[in-house]
Amino acid sequence: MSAIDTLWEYLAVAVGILVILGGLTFGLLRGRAGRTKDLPAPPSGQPSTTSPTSQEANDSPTTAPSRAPVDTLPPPAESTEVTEETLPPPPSRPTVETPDAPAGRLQRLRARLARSNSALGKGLLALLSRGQLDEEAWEEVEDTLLAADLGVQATTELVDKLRTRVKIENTTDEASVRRWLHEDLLALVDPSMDRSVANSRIEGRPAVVLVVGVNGTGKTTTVGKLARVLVAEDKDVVLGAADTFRAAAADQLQTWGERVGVPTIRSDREGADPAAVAFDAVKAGAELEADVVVIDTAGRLHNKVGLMDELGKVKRVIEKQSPVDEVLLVLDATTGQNGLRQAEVFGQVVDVTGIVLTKLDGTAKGGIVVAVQRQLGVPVKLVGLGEGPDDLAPFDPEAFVSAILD
Ligand SMILES: Nc1nc2c(ncn2[C@@H]2O[C@H](COP(=O)(O)OP(=O)(O)OP(=O)(O)O)[C@@H](O)[C@H]2O)c(=O)[nH]1
Repeated sequence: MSAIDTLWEYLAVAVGILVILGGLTFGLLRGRAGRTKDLPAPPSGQPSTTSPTSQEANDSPTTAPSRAPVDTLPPPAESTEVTEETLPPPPSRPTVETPDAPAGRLQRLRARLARSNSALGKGLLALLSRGQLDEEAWEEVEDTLLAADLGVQATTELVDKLRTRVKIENTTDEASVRRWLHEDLLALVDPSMDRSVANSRIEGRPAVVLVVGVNGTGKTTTVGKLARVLVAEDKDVVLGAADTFRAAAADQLQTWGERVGVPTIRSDREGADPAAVAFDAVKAGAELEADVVVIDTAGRLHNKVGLMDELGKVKRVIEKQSPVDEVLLVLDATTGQNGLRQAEVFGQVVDVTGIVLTKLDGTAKGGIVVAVQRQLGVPVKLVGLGEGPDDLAPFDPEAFVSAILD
């Protein structure tokens, strides 16, 4: 064999070896690429706790994967650079509510009044317009009025008037009876009484309103709702939480105030001197140049001498720096005659100037309006007709009588 033949033989062997090596390398690379698809890399920033072994590749259910499946993996973390878009939204400021306008509220809420009192109006109309009115029929009319808490005196007056009219006019026609009843009830409710609530500065100082009553009548709720009425009238209001007896009362009042952007002066100490809190509230009202300071007091039984003395003291302490312009007595309309006794005693201690009748939505005893005004000689100024924030209405005699009868 020549030297050239030997060279060719070497060359052929070398080419063969190269072809085999190339094939092996290609196969290895393919295998690696396939596995990479099956087992994704961990998301950036998350350290891998296990290496990608054949066990992971098997995806065996007995060996729970330490990484999430591909579909649920979070997208890779993006740039941490802070831009305006990535900034969290600013903390939301508490929104201040806009209460309903107080004018005409009773008209709007008349359905609530009518629902519970229409038995009175409809019952009376049915009785009076049924034709011949004998003694028995008049007695029924009387019973209906007494059941509505109108009181004996007002009932007798009303029945006497109606009997005279029926006799003179010689008719029981429904439209006429309705008209007479409307006129006579309205006269009893007395539209001539001043029902305005002190709500404006007087001689360069805020008006001061003190709210009193027995437990659970709705004082704190009324103060909160009254704040809304005043805010709707564009008044600057300061609330005083002088109910230091019931732990939650100050919180409750503060929440009412915050909803309409009104500050509440309170003590964080349970059982603090209510007179001191009331004094501080009036002082703050003067400093803030508020239009009106409304002070909530603790519920107290009218027959507990010590508690009534305390109320007298609250008023006297306030009066060391400002007159009290309005004392509102809150009465629960559902308590009937007992409410009248309360009114009498409170009137003796703190000179009540106005009545707030709450829970009139839940009773057919609307006659209490007349009875309490007569007993105390002070007007019903506000009525509560529900638990909603704007369910406190300035009392309007005409709307009240219409709601009962129409
Ligand atoms: N249906 C109805 N519920 C009312 C009305 N006014 C107040 N309430 C409810 O009466 C309950 C007592 O109200 P509060 O304001 O806590 O009574 P309070 O007189 O301050 O209570 P004390 O501080 O314990 O004397 C609450 O559940 C009120 O929502 C109203 O006009 N109608």
